[in-house]
Amino acid sequence: MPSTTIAELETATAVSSTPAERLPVASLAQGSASSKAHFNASLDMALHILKQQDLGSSRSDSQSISGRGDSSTPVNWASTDIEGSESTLSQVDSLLSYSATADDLILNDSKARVSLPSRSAHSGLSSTMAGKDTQAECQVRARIPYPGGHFYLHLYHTDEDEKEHLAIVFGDDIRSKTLELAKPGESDMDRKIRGASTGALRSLVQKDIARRQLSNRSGQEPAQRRMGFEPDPVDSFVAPRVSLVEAPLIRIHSECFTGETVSSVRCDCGYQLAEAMRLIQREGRGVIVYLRQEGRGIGLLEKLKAYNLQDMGHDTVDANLLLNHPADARTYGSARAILADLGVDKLRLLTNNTDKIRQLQGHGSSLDIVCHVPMYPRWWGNDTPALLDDSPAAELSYSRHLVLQKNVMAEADLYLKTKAQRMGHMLSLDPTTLPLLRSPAH
Ligand SMILES: Nc1nc2c(ncn2[C@@H]2O[C@H](COP(=O)(O)OP(=O)(O)OP(=O)(O)O)[C@@H](O)[C@H]2O)c(=O)[nH]1
Repeated sequence: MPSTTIAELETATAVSSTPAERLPVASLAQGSASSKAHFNASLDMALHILKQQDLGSSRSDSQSISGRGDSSTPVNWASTDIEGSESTLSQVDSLLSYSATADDLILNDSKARVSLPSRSAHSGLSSTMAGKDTQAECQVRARIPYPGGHFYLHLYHTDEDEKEHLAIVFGDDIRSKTLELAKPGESDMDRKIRGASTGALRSLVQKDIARRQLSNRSGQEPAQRRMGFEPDPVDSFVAPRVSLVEAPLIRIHSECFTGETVSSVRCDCGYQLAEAMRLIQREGRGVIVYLRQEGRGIGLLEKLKAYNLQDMGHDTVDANLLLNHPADARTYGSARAILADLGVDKLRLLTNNTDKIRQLQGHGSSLDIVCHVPMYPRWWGNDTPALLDDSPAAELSYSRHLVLQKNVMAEADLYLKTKAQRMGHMLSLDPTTLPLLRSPAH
């Protein structure tokens, strides 16, 4: 299969002109270098969305925005006006609302102003918003040995649907509230079987207290005064559940049988899952919420039909629409409920998807997404050459998805192009640029 460069894939996006009422959403003055870089990247992303995806009109003095993502480059801010459709508004707004807040993005005396329309026509992007609080209950937790360590697989039922959603949890201190709740009449063995704590710590404490009481009564010094206990090796869940002080790395991932199980390179899903596991394992803690939303929520049957339409020349969005499905039918209520159950309320989100960020933050969500961490297709760059060539490191890689090469990813590049151009994904199609947003240090 011939290789296709990202530059070859790039095409101009049609821009229609729709007059729109403008609303100022941000007014910023000059501050720290990292704030500038962060805001710079966010604003650039907003402009990128307008340029790549929006069907509304856009006018901005984007040329005055220099030094994208580079904290050492002076930034000359000028008034920046953006116009766009309603869907762009919400995407840009969600980008700016979590990264361009007045507190951390005060930019000198020269102002940067972003203006957005209050109403306009919708673009083709459609996704539903979870309108109620979803409840999630963890049914079982099991340790899964994994190259380089282990993670804990949590299986959830939620009241959003009948699916078995999963959480892949790295880090022993991320604990499920609902898993630990006592069920009426259950024995220690029942609890062990579903992976809940059996109270090994509690029984050790009780034994120690009893021992001390006994020795006090007999006038002797307690044989043992220790307050801490070694965990029972059979019950590895004795560590107290702690609230997470630092924002862990989190991925909300949607099931893709083709990409993950049978290694299709028609999409980047297999790579994204493997890469998320690699990044989170490297940090030592974090969660992948694995939602059973196959085919962006339309299911495998419909996705395979969409594949046939794609082979007739339609892109992923049009194929869905031709089948009378929205471009994206996913909701994220279950993801929010699962994260709440795991005690994760502050996080860094691994994604390029602005709609996902918007939905996770919407409807009075208490989730604090402190930043997003881009998922950059490895085969687009040279950051980790050892995993991209035929070196022994590549052969030894524990996931075949981590060694994907340019020459096999041409179809996935087409898929990524559609995500960037039609679905507001934050991916630069220019092979010479880096990911548009960088994660600030934490
Ligand atoms: N309908 C449809 N779904 C697809 C197709 N290819 C992959 N998918 C599904 O798309 C979902 C993944 O969504 P993506 O849009 O790739 O990525 P994302 O999770 O929205 O965004 P990121 O967080 O940036 O990865 C999985 O459920 C896949 O099964 C396709 O051609 N058609």
